[in-house]
Amino acid sequence: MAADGTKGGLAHRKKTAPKKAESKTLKRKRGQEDLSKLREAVDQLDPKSPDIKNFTDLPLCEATASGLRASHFEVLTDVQRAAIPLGLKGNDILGAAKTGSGKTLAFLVPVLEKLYHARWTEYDGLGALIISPTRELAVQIFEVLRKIGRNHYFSAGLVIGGRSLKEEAERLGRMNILVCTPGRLLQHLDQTAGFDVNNLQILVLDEADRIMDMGFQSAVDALVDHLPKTRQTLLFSATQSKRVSDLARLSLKDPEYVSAHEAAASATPTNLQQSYLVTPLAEKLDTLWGFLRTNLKSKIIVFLSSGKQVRFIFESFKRMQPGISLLHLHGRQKQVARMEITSRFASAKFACLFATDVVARGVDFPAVDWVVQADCPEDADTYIHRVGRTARYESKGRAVLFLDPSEEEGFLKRLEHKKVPIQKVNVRENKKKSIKNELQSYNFQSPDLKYLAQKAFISYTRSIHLQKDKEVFKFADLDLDAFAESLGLAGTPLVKFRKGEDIKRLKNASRAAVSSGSDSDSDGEGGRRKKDKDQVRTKYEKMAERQNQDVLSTHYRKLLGEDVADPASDDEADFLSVKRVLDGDDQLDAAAGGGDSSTTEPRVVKLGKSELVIDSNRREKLLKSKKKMLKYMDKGSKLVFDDDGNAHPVYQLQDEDDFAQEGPADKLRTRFVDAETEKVKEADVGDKQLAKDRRKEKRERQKARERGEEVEKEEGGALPRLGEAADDDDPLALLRSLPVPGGAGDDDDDDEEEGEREPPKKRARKWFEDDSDKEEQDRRERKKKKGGKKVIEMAHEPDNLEDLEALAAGLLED
Ligand SMILES: Nc1ncnc2c1ncn2[C@@H]1O[C@H](COP(=O)(O)OP(=O)(O)OP(=O)(O)O)[C@@H](O)[C@H]1O
Repeated sequence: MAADGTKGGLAHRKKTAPKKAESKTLKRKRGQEDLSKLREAVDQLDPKSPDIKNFTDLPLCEATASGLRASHFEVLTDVQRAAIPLGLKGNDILGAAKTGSGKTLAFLVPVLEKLYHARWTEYDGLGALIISPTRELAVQIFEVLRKIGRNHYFSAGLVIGGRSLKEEAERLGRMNILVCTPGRLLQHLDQTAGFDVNNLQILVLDEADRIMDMGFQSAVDALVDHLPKTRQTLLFSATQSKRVSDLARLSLKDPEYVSAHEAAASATPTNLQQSYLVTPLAEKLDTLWGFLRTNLKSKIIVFLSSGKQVRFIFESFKRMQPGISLLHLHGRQKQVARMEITSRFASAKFACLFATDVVARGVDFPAVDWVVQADCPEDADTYIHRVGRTARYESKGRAVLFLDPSEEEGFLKRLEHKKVPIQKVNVRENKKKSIKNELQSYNFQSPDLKYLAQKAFISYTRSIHLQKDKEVFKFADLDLDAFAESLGLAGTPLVKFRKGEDIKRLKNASRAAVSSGSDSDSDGEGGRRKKDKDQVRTKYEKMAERQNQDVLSTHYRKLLGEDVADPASDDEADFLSVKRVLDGDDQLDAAAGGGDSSTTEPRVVKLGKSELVIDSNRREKLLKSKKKMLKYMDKGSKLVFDDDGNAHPVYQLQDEDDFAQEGPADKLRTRFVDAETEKVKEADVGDKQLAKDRRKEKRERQKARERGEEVEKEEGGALPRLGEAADDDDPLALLRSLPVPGGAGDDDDDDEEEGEREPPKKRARKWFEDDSDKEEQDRRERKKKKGGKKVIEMAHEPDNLEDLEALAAGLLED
């Protein structure tokens, strides 16, 4: 088979030498005879015959039969036994069978046979279309097709996005069989010239109920409009319904309902052991951590309700090093990363994969030991698909569901209704361990993680609030404060909800945004890719481009004011406005990228007792400036501490009863005034003595100085010259010794009281002029014009290095 148009039968055919033309004609003739016999055998086939047990019991062409043999498929599973004969006979099929029961072959064999019977060639264009709801599943179907179709000459392609639309478009025209996701296919049908589906022979919808639900409703309707009415249609799922409206939409003709396990006691595989435990929301992470620590030698898938939950739990558990390798998968990762993680988990012996429902359906990871549903699924069908990732085909597996006490009764009812056998288990007391403190400290150290924790909180609470099944999901019963604490958050983020939306629509909206986002990325036409290579980009722009590598990239882009296509948080933007209250450090985190500072949503930042509404870019910038923020912060109040270390305001009212016991207020006042008067008198005596001592000291200093000047004159001493140190020990000695014209003499006794101060010999002048001191400035200007020397004025002798240097500089200029 030519896979993806790159290799296969077509090339092989061209190699046929002309000299073998005769034998080729003979071969063709024989081929025609074989085909006629085969068609006859199919016509005569009784689809309900109990003799059909193996693939060899079916009228299949040699290419298909040998492909199946080479892939080691021999015995038919129940659904294959029921569906393949009907498919070979050209019936439309509505197929339902348990997870892991082999539905893929149940539709792929009829697809190959249909085209073989129609003698399909490359010139006939697209003959079969297989649609899957997720990329992972599409890749898997494509791989099985390649395996069993290896001896056919058909070309087959995979169209799932994540690759250039143009590149895909070039190959589409040559494809006979396409495996695709609905969104990408529709894009090609609308945009790719020459992509012709008029000849389509057979259409397959795997996980049909998912494709037909409202998420893909418009895509499927648009798709069906493009397809020819005369075609065979096969619908398969583990949770198939006979909804007439769906059948009408797909124009199924007298469909055969194949339900391999309708009479079975349970809707899930018999080799699957299912249990549930009740763990309050606030203890869920503790329980999950305990579970991982006790199952290190296992291959585990942990299902969570959103990509944000997945990212936070993966990142935080990774830091805590549980002793098992951790992986994570969600719809917002790039296609290459998704494929790599899928194949790493598939080949791992022991590993834990945290995932959203992107791998809940159809994905065939080998040898999974445990499926843990840490977040309750939205309905029983999703439960069935999730647990179906283990106990596939004939292998064994175990599944455990975590339920909040408020979810227990409601969800058990749903499972019972769907025939799901499940038993209650309890967590052993000695295995319980709280990880709250560790998470808190990791959040404290890493703004990235804290940001993820906040997002996880918001997305989880939002999803519960929006769930349709209110009998199961009781938002009001959840202890959100304790939940926030369990994520290591210091405060509970506020989440504002808008009415009238449901969770499915939200999820699908995000999915659509993701697929279109990645498409444009890979096309090289995405906004960021279009940027000129030579254009200089800022650090923030580069950070923003590191999407999926850095948990804050989307956030940085929001800071840059770009229109961020972040479907998950965009759900928030589209349907909810998130009103977060930050405290203290949080505002700085927000400024540094630790908070959610989307400018599209007004939010409130708490500053002590007051609040600041952030509703514009200008306000957003304000957050980044610590200085500007001071204006909005509380000024703080002065406290005094008593002997026991308790804080009290400086002015605090006395206890009223104690006050009354002390006597009448008038007497108390008189007593207080007398006591204070006494204190003032005592202080006055002390102050007077102190002033007297100072005056005495000053007089002595003055006398000593006068004696010194006389000695100097007598000795004919001069002031030291510039460059000569006046005193080696005093670095300021030179500057101190400089003559100060108009200097203010000895007036350094600041402590002296005004009344006792000797009158200055000259009016003290300012060292630095005030701008307003115009008069003074004018006077100096006039003096300068007259050729007078520059005057350095000072109020008192300079006493610090800066003053002295300035003074020296002024003198040297002259
Ligand atoms: N006839 C067969 N003999 C042996 N193995 C088989 C046969 N048919 C299918 N299998 C194996 O069973 C596993 C499950 O098959 P498949 O993925 O088709 O299940 P499914 O019914 O589509 O499951 P889901 O509902 O989860 O999509 C695969 O690993 C496949 O290789």
